[in-house]
Amino acid sequence: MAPSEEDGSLEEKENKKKPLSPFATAWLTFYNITMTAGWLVLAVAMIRFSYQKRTHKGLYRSIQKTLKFFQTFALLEIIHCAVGIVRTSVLVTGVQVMSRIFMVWFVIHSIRPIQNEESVVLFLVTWTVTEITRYSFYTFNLLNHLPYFIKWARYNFFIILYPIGVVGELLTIYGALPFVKKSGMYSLRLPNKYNVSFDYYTCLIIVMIAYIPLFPQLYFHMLRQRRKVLHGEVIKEKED
Ligand SMILES: CCCCCCCCCCCCC[C@@H](O)CC(=O)SCCNC(=O)CCNC(=O)[C@H](O)C(C)(C)COP(=O)(O)OP(=O)(O)OC[C@H]1O[C@@H](n2cnc3c(N)ncnc32)[C@H](O)[C@@H]1OP(=O)(O)O
Repeated sequence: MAPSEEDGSLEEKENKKKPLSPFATAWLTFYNITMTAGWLVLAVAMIRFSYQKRTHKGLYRSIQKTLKFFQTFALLEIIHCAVGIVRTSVLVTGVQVMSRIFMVWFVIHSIRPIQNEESVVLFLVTWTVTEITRYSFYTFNLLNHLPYFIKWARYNFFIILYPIGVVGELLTIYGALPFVKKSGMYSLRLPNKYNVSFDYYTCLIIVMIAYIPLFPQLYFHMLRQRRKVLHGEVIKEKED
């Protein structure tokens, strides 16, 4: 709904951002520094592994604990939005974070034969570059010392990295399908005492199809953020 005159113009609203409480600022600063450090550790580990082993095989296994820890920790971002300490849509953040949690725990962790696929490296590298940029952007922004190149990187890298990451994720799920079909993992066949059936193979296909409507929403959200932050356009986001 467009704001009425009483509500004030959008521009006024933008300028009147509610300041964060000292506790929220301290928590977010701690959270963002921790996440930047975590993804930097992952980046260094990946570079070291590639340099020493000269292959991508075994890369995932060597970094899996750190990856699982920091990607799972990102669940807090949904809570940050829900309690209102960050001004982002719960829905947009929820889709982004949950799709990553799904990839980490229900795809790469669970389906071992795909852990050495090249497509895994594709999304691991794009996630890592993105998250180092994103969390350092939030940190410097909170400290009111944001270097322009970090802001530029935050709102330009995604243009290329987002589609590449999605291709990596989709190729990995696609590569997992034959193993899931053969093993029947996480599936429940009738008859059973609960009288319900579940087919993980079909579930993975549905997840892949879900990228078609959901990914463009995230991508266009980022394009709007880019216009707002880099070009100063005032854009009204839909409410959740
Ligand atoms: C359970 C099964 C689910 C199955 C679903 C299947 C379909 C899924 C399709 C989804 C595909 C996702 C693929 C993806 O995983 C692939 C990749 O990531 S590849 C690598 C490239 N990726 C990216 O570039 C990711 C971009 N995404 C994001 O940045 C965020 O996740 C997103 C939520 C999409 C956008 O972020 P946000 O809305 O927060 O935008 P801003 O950064 O501009 O921030 C807005 C304002 O909030 C403040 N903010 C946000 N977080 C913080 C924080 N941690 N600390 C401090 N402040 C924060 C920020 O400063 C802004 O404030 P203001 O407007 O006041 O300046």
